[in-house]
Amino acid sequence: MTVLVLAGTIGAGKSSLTEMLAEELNTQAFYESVDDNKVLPLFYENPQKYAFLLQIYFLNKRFDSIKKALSHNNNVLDRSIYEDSLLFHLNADLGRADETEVEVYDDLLQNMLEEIDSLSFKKRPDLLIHVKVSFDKMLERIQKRGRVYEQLDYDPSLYDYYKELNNRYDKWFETFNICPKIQIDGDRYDFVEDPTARTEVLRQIKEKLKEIEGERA
Ligand SMILES: Nc1ncnc2c1ncn2[C@@H]1O[C@H](COP(=O)(O)OP(=O)(O)OP(=O)(O)O)[C@@H](O)[C@H]1O
Repeated sequence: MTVLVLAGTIGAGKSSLTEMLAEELNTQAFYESVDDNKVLPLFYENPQKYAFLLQIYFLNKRFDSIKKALSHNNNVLDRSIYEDSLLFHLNADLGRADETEVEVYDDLLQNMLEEIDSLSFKKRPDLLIHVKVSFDKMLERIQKRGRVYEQLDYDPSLYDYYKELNNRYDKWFETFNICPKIQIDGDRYDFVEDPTARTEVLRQIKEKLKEIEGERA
């Protein structure tokens, strides 16, 4: 019985790896549908106005999914509550949220994390999997996937946003200490296109899970 959570920048391949892991480990995939997200296109159109609303939207969804995931105890999440704060703080640093909004958000998140920690079932995921990709790879994937509002020709200032977002992930991963973690090299292993890479990535994750199990025993 395992709960895995994926992490990583936009276009890193989290959703694809979620699907692969669910199939490989015979567990359930929990996706956050981007197409049903009404706030996301508004945010890309006017980040200044919608950054806070978008975070509240995500926070609410992630809280719901992590609670369901931990009580269900056999699943993979394509992104989790542990990661959104990185994106919000970046947006705040870019002037898209003010100090009070940041304070309210941080407090609410803290409150939710404490709530999760006091659950009667599993309190934390078994493993966080960070798919790390270079900035160039990130841009390539965003372009290839082609969501209109994520494209640089839709808004050229996204270049700096994406660059800074990708930069901040290393430090975020280093300091993440909620549960065991592993980093996957998404540049080296193109697990979507290359079956050999896929096998290798799944092997690395299964090995890590075994190691964690061994430490617990
Ligand atoms: N907390 C957040 N703040 C701002 N934007 C966010 C946040 N979380 C997700 N997004 C946006 O939602 C969209 C979907 O993000 P996400 O990275 O979860 O999926 P994805 O891009 O399909 O990733 P992958 O290709 O790795 O599956 C992206 O445009 C991303 O910028």
